[in-house]
Amino acid sequence: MNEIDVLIEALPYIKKFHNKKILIKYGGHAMIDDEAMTSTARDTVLLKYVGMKPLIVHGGGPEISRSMDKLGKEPKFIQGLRVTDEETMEIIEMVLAGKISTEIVSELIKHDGDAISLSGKDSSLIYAHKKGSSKIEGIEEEVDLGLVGEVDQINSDLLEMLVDNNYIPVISPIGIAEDGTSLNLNADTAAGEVASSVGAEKLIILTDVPGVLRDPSDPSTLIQKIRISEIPQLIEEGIISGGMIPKIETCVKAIENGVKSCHIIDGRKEHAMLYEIFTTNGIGTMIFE
Ligand SMILES: Nc1ncnc2c1ncn2[C@@H]1O[C@H](COP(=O)(O)OP(=O)(O)O)[C@@H](O)[C@H]1O
Ligand SMILES: CC(=O)N[C@@H](CCC(=O)OP(=O)(O)O)C(=O)O
Repeated sequence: MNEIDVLIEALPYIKKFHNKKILIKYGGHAMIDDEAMTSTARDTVLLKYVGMKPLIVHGGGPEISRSMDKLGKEPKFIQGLRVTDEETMEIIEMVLAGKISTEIVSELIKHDGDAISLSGKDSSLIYAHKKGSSKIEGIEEEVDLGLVGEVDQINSDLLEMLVDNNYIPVISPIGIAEDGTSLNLNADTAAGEVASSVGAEKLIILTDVPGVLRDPSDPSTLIQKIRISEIPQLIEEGIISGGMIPKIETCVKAIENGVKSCHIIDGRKEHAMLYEIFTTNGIGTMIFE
């Protein structure tokens, strides 16, 4: 295909998504190096300049764990959520809001994308409450994860104001409790909640696998399209498991709340987001109603 054919193939998608909000979740495992970060940031700016309204929620799990290691604290996860004491929460705020978010903003600005970083605490963007203790299989007493939060409400007016004024919001998954305490949020969950609250057309989750695979050890078994009605069976059969479950659950909830489609794609692959949005077959897994 020559350069002009590429543009022509993209035209229906450029028209369809004109002025639509696209929520992109930058996953910690997808941002493996500076090159991946630069490339993803440039592609995000491209979306903006062809008429879409991108918003970003970022993760950073691996970097939080590295910082904890350096400070002699052992990272611990229960059912995919980090056990978060006060000291860990301080590290999380430093890494997510202090470092990763500002790095993403720098990359976006380098490509002339007017970006602004916000944690869920800024202007009470993400109200949350502390997750209650819960029963975990194989453990006798109920487990308290500490300062881990569940989202109650998103201040979508602030985000609307920013995107209407051509900013790209870059949001760290930190919630604020009613008493002002910071709470650690799972970044996929936060991304889904933000996508629903702003009425995003799409939620794109960048991760480190090609998408949902029939056999997670074989990249050639990619499932390109999944209806949400097919998901319970895929989970029951054990095809979707582990870290993919919270992503899929986030997608189902977002779609039930009005997001038109969710996409799980490999953020390490150059221009994955552009292939997914602008080509007929896409590159990862699309989840839809
Ligand atoms: N059917 C599946 N297809 C792809 N990955 C799967 C599947 N089932 C489980 N997984 C696991 O989910 C992981 C992705 O989740 P996770 O590691 O939490 O990503 P991230 O750090 O980007 O949030 C994959 O690395 C893989 O091990
Ligand atoms: C509660 C909880 O587990 N929060 C996550 C927040 C970061 C995150 O989710 O980052 P990824 O998307 O890169 O995994 C954590 O502490 O690791």
